[in-house]
Amino acid sequence: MSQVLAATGIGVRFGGVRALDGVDLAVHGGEVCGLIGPNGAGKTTLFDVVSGIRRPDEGRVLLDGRDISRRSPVWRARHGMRRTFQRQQLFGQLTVADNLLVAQEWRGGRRKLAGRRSRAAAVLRECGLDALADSYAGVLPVGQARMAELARALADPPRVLLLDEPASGMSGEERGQLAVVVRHLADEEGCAVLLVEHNVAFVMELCSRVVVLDLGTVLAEGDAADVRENPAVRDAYLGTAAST
Ligand SMILES: Nc1ncnc2c1ncn2[C@@H]1O[C@H](COP(=O)(O)OP(=O)(O)OP(=O)(O)O)[C@@H](O)[C@H]1O
Repeated sequence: MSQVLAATGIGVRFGGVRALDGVDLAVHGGEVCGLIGPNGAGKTTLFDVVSGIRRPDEGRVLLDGRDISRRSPVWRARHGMRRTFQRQQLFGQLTVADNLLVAQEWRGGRRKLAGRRSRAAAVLRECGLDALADSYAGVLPVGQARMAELARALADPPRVLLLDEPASGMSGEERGQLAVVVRHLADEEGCAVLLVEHNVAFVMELCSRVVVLDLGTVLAEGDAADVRENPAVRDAYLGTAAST
């Protein structure tokens, strides 16, 4: 597996708060990497840096070994980086299918519209949303809305996928489907997936590697079993979160 995404020496300050301090992170193609840690650990800030929404005070972001630190979020998206947000960001007044078409719109060309429609239909099927293609996204219950956001992120095939609490508000069945879609994306399409999630059991089940952030630094990193047994991780986080 080759390294697709890397962040090195990332530092972000908000006034006197050091939200991230010397954070290194790498995600390989075909890997689902979990990013966990207590509230305020810096997970969303790291997503903001990687996706280009926030310029770090220190450090670099690399895509396929190329420094993209000064590239815009749009440039990163057009080079295969996709992101979902903790707070849902669907276009509520569009149908679910149109949300997926919007994500492919930049490729342009009316003659290619049929191809974009059929890609959207295939992704909706894979995500179990085909029956909802013509529903307005704004009326979906939270679990289906989260799945629709994932579908939109996949509408134009990603090389790097950043998922911010994708399972939050999902039923057990929806979480199962989410896991199948994400695993398939990594295993079959070689996508590098980085996933922030407070549901630790879900992370441990799905992720081949887990990185633990605490107070803006990497506290631990390893496979699920190593991380679960790490005393520092248990003290800082798992003691309170393991049952969620
Ligand atoms: N825009 C901001 N202005 C000031 N401080 C901020 C800002 N965004 C984040 N912070 C601070 O930076 C630190 C990291 O926050 P961040 O949201 O990245 O953590 P998180 O791990 O994603 O937390 P959560 O699990 O609650 O989403 C926190 O101390 C937070 O209060």
